[in-house]
Amino acid sequence: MSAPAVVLVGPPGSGKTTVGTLLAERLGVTLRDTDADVEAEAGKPIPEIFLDDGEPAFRALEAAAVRRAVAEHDGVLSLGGGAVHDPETRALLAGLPVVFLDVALAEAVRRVGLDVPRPLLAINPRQRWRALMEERRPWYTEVARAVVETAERTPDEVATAVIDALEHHPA
Ligand SMILES: Nc1ncnc2c1ncn2[C@@H]1O[C@H](COP(=O)(O)OP(=O)(O)OP(=O)(O)O)[C@@H](O)[C@H]1O
Ligand SMILES: O=C(O)C1=C[C@@H](O)[C@@H](O)[C@H](O)C1
Ligand SMILES: [Mg+2]
Repeated sequence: MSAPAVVLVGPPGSGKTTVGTLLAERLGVTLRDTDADVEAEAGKPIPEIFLDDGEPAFRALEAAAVRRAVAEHDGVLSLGGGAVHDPETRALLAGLPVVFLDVALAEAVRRVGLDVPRPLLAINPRQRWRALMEERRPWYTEVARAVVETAERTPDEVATAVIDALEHHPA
């Protein structure tokens, strides 16, 4: 059975997709992003899934996408920011090379303000992001083998730090 080489978790704006792309290039593997899998499965972008079907429907698609990706993918796997809400997903991640990309509030809000629409941050992004992080930090920490701080690093430097962190925290 295959298993992902690296699994990236962290809040919106922590750089999972950006760093995942760089890591996959460096390791000579492919990147799989569960957000993209969910969009492919639903046949529409994430903001439309939230709008048409609601967050619980999105979370159910996401949990199924994570299960499939963990079973099938042996490259870099980037999870949607809220995937750790699901207890079964957290249990599934135990023992995998999971890295939590951490980022401070001000930097995350600066980054996501420049980027694709994120339905959970559409209104009052600072307050929403802070509340998300308060709830999720224990889950990100619980599932992670290593934590990498990203606020003061370029995406390339984060990719190097992820590889170093996993070398220092082998299974
Ligand atoms: N280390 C970094 N330094 C500066 N900008 C960064 C860094 N990492 C990512 N970014 C920028 O921040 C934005 C968000 O990054 P990205 O989409 O990779 O985050 P994400 O964790 O995948 O978010 P989401 O959970 O919403 O999918 C992008 O514009 C990206 O270029
Ligand atoms: O933090 C979250 O809950 C989300 C993050 C994104 O990756 C997407 O999965 C979606 O926008 C929800
Ligand atoms: Mg992403």
